[in-house]
Amino acid sequence: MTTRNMSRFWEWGRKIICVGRNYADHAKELKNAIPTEPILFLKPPSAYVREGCPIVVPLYTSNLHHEVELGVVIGKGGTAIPQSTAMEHVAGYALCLDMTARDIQDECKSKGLPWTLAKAFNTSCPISEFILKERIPDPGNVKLWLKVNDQLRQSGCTSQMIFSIPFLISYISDFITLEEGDLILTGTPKGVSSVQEHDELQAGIQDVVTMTFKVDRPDQ
Ligand SMILES: O=C([O-])CC(=O)C(=O)O
Ligand SMILES: [Mg+2]
Repeated sequence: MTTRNMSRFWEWGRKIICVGRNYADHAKELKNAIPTEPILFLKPPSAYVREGCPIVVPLYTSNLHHEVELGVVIGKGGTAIPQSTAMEHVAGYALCLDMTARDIQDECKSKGLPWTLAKAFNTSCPISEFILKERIPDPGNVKLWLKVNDQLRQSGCTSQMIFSIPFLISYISDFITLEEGDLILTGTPKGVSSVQEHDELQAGIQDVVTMTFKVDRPDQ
């Protein structure tokens, strides 16, 4: 039983757990190997940004990328959750962007350093409204898309995920206890590209939700 109102889960201060390289076509476009186990990293709740507020480009990057992803909102926590009951822990979904400072990530990768400043900065996690679980009956088969200034850049289907949602919930919860209000970003399909100040990003999950964000740059 969910005891809190999930519709503003981003205000609870819970974890954002991100899965990397969960689509083979995206792993290939960045010349990365296809993973045999999920690759995980975290964003803090301060990364959340909602429609109406801009995505702010960090001053230290000159190559900010968009990554459109299906977010899974946890409604019931747990540790070592079996795959067979994993979906009982899902309250719903959110459309998410995993904004990435690609130049910083490349530098961290080459030096063997963590991706924190490439992935976890303020406004690195734009999200849609909360989507009730019943509105996406088959989360393993929904289409995601993203346009920059009206030009289609990403178009993929969650059926292309290497690791399924039940597998990810089970895998993550073996190492990191899942709590009500946590969000799992399930990885991005191919088509990631650079965005600039004043760009408009529009993204959607087939007929379920759309969202729009502006890109801004702080004064230097
Ligand atoms: O930065 C990356 O390429 C890894 C990642 O987040 C994704 O695949 O969604
Ligand atoms: Mg990502």
